[in-house]
Amino acid sequence: MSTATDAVTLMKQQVGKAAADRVKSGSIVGLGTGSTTAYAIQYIGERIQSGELTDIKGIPTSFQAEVLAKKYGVPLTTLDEVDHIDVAIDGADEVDPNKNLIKGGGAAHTREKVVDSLADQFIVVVDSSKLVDKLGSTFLLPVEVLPMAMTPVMRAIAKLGGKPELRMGIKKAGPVITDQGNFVIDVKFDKIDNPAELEKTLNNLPGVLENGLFVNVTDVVLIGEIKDGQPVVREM
Ligand SMILES: O=C(CO)[C@H](O)[C@H](O)COP(=O)(O)O
Repeated sequence: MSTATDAVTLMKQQVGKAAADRVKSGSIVGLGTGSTTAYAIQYIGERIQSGELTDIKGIPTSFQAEVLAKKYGVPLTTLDEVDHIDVAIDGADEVDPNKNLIKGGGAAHTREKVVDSLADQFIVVVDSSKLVDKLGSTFLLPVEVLPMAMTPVMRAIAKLGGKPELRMGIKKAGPVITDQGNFVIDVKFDKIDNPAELEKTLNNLPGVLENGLFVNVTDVVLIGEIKDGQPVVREM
């Protein structure tokens, strides 16, 4: 293994594969967003193409997931067509010891929360760098907001003790636009003591669509690590 980047890629691949291996034929599968879940979607597609996995229907959490599912041959459906989701696989930006999460690094947390919360089993796939003692330690908390409500929402967040900043595009002038056509405000909180309460408080601000706190939603966390130079996966 030559660089740290290679190690992270290997961990993501291994953990994505481990999650894809848990999918059973006949399942309706929530397809998450991000670079780690991308490997899970790829491996689910490979298992379908090899004939090992049959009768799979995927529900994408973003335009990215939809594009990847089509690329790797994972058939898609919508929430209008199904009455349940068997399993959802998704990444995270932070995971605390209670399996609560910060998500939304890819600005997809609103649709991710809909799909991941509906799943009978929600599997989170991360590399070990995502584990924290307390949410808010390393990552800003994403809040999706209607563009016309941006300023009052930022003021209200500042009154709650957060430091809000509008997420700007990379290789795109101006703000990031979500798949729903909204903005994302990233908020620095000095450690989040009560994620359940903060999740509700933020979602109660008029103009907020959804925030990236996922509380009591996760069933299993698969963690990719490097041990003795080799990528391994452990379960939390
Ligand atoms: O929440 C997300 C997208 O909104 C992603 O799942 C999260 O950002 C993790 O992404 P990655 O696997 O690329 O680190």
